Amino acid sequence: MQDPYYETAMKNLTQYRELLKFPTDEDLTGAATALIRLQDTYKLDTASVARGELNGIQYSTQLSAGDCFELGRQSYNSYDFYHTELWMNEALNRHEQERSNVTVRWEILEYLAYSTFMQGNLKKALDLTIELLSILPNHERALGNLAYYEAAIKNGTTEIDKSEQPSKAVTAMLDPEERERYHMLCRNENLMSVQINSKLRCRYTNNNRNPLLLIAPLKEEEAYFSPRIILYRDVLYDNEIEVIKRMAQPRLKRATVQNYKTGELEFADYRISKSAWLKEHEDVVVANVAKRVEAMTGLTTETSEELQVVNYGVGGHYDPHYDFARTEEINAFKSLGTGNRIATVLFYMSDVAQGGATVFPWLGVALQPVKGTAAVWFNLYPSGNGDLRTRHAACPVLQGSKWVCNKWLHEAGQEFRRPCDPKENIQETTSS
Ligand SMILES: O=C(O)CCC(=O)C(=O)O
Ligand SMILES: [Fe+2]
Repeated sequence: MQDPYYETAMKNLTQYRELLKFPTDEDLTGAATALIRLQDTYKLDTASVARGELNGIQYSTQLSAGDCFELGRQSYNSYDFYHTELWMNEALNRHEQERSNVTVRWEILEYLAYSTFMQGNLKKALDLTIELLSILPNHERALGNLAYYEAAIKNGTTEIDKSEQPSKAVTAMLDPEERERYHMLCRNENLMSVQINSKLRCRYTNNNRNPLLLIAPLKEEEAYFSPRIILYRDVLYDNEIEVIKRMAQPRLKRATVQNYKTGELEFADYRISKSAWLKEHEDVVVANVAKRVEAMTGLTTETSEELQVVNYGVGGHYDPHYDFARTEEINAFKSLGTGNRIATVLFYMSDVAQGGATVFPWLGVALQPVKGTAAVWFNLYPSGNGDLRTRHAACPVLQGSKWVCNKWLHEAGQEFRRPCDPKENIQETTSS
């Protein structure tokens, strides 16, 4: 902390004590969870991450044996024995190479033996325990475990009773197929059929001679047909982005989600970002964004929500979700009195060095953030029912920072702009 390199950080801590606090336990747990999320999503190999290498790109920071141990310990505390084993193994490797150590070998061995056992590898758990006892011959728990493992091997019990394990972390609760598709798309692995992909087109359009677009037509690019997902290129200027970010920055707060059973707003592991809301009357830029949204969609923004600005740091993400409220949701958008979220307009306000795509797991669509581009789609069928195909997610940011802003348009006021059609009535069926 005395090093001149940390001068600014130290000033922040001492001058803004009310605003900035020292990291808490929750920050540590959150950082560990984020790293493991990145490791899983992008299939990062443990040794490479520890070396500071992300998907082939070498960064300047490395993890110490102590860091790896901490990641293992955090995984252990959330009953995630798979990652405990990976990180304790790495801690052990690094421990051997480091000259000074804050962790002790026997402690790593203890976690490693137990997590190996919990995953059903009794023989390896036994070997590790024997090694632990060669360092600390009187370690009571290890002695007990040794006897237990030996007996289990003798009886031929190789499978441990997994029913005793408490339920896994939140991400593991996602539907496994959806999770797999989501992660594949984040890794840029192609899931779209050639038949669809080869038919996607781009064009200039002035959306039926909209006066705003006569001189400067939109650059429209199809990303999917059914449901229709459109990208509009270069629809936010760099100077507008600067204004929006500058206005939002001091108001950014940790994003919340609405609990669909209670209707309460709360923090959730499945959405990690910071967000702020901007009103149109606050700045002409915000008002112009709304006008441009009207030009792009042909809908009114009279009934829309304010402009939401969102920033994702490294590891920030949003698991698969719908933007519309499902029929069983309590209180959803009730106070607004403008009906459900008929359409989403999502503006990218930054490129992202690695990660951070917006993906539609069931469509096989991945949208890479490009500064100045907007993505547009309808969340509801003309019948007013939610279109389940629009389920989408924001992939974790692997490197850099991601900025987006979005406008959520509501049903009220669109009656003549997008007339209802009760015949196009596809029922919602999910309850998750
Ligand atoms: O940030 C993204 O790419 C998507 C964000 C999103 O889906 C949302 O905020 O509802
Ligand atoms: Fe969304």
